[in-house]
Amino acid sequence: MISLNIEKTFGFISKEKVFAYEAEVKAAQEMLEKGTGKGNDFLGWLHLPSSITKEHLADLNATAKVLRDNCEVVIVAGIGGSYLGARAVIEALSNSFTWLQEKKTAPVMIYAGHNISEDYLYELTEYLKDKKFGVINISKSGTTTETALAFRLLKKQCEDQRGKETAKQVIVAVTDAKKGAARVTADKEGYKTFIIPDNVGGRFSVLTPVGLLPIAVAGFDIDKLVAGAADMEKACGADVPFAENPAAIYAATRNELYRNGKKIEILVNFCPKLHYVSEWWKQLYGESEGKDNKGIFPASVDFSTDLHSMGQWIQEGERSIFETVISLDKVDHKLEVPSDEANLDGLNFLAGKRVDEVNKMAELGTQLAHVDGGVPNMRIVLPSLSEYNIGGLLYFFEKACGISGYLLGVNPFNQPGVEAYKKNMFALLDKPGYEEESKAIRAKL
Ligand SMILES: O=P(O)(O)OC[C@H]1O[C@H](O)[C@H](O)[C@@H](O)[C@@H]1O
Repeated sequence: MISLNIEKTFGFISKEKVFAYEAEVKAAQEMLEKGTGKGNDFLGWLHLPSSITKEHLADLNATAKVLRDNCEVVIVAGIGGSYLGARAVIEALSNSFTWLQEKKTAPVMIYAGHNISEDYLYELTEYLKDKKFGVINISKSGTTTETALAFRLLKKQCEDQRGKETAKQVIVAVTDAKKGAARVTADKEGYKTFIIPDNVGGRFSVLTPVGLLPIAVAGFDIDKLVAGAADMEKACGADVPFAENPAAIYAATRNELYRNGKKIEILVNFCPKLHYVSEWWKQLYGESEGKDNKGIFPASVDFSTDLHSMGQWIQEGERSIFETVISLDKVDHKLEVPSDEANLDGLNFLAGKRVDEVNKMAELGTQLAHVDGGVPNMRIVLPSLSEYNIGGLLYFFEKACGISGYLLGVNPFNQPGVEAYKKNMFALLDKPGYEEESKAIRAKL
């Protein structure tokens, strides 16, 4: 299970101040438990892990098997919360070169519906031309343009290549129980469907079929993922004392840093497999807290890669940042630095050492340098990249986000600001029903 260390924030904020949040956090926890806070119709994620049944997991695993048995490639079509959670978990658990491996143990997972790039979609459809592929069409609203557009292309191609009957077996929809175009199409075509509960918002939906189905298709153990999340649900429960509750401490610390002028939180990893965990985290915190002209700006870097680009800014730029490092304790493989007689690169001092030891010293050195440079540092230790630990990490961030949003005083469960660009795009594209907006926007150009 993950653990959290906030010691390296104490040169910047005081421990007493962080612990003084206890009552505020308790109130926030209560608002979540009793459903008395803002956005209380979106609290379905709160006790989701412990309420997932064996039958539900078996149903997901059975559908995943159909896709695994019948597809070389599976396209996950979705955007935002209907995409990032699955990708975060799959990339964290997969071999870094999985799609290049000759002997495949699972379909190649590809993502679409998260951009509107013509070249991306053209190149995808080209690649798929000689592939037996299936599609998981994921959209809570069922009307998101990016996803609907990609799905329209993929559905047609799948039917043309594999025939309508087979397409019906290998296209699965994850969407609303009743509403939306994705639901209507799935019902009409007879696709297998999974429901996204009304009371679980997109960015909190990774432990619904939105995340669980693609993760199972990719060959990972969703039972263990859910078990890790369920144990974390207990560890972060409202009944757990403040000092022992990682979600409470994380929420309090980041709010105290924010109140002390640290407006940007950078999520850091030293393992490229965690890149999409950061992308998922950015949506979770960005959409939950960035409103009412408030909110920590969630940013992310992959180290040591970005130490050679963003490292300068972090070390010596404006002191408005803090870092939260996801520190991976145990790696999966062993690789030692070889010794070299000529030693032309001068690296023989590392000979015989594990690569991970070098990485760990880069991590420790970076922490000390950044703290010295005025960057408060929190550290989340992830014991290893397993389904169980990742499940726990995801739930930890969700729970802390709910608490943190209430500490900030916003509704953490809506995202009204996302509509502005959509409205303009529809007006510019002359979508029926947007006639007035079209006229108004043209007058601005
Ligand atoms: O699942 P969907 O309804 O397609 O929504 C996908 C995503 O797009 C929206 O615009 C929201 O900003 C996100 O919170 C959501 O996760």
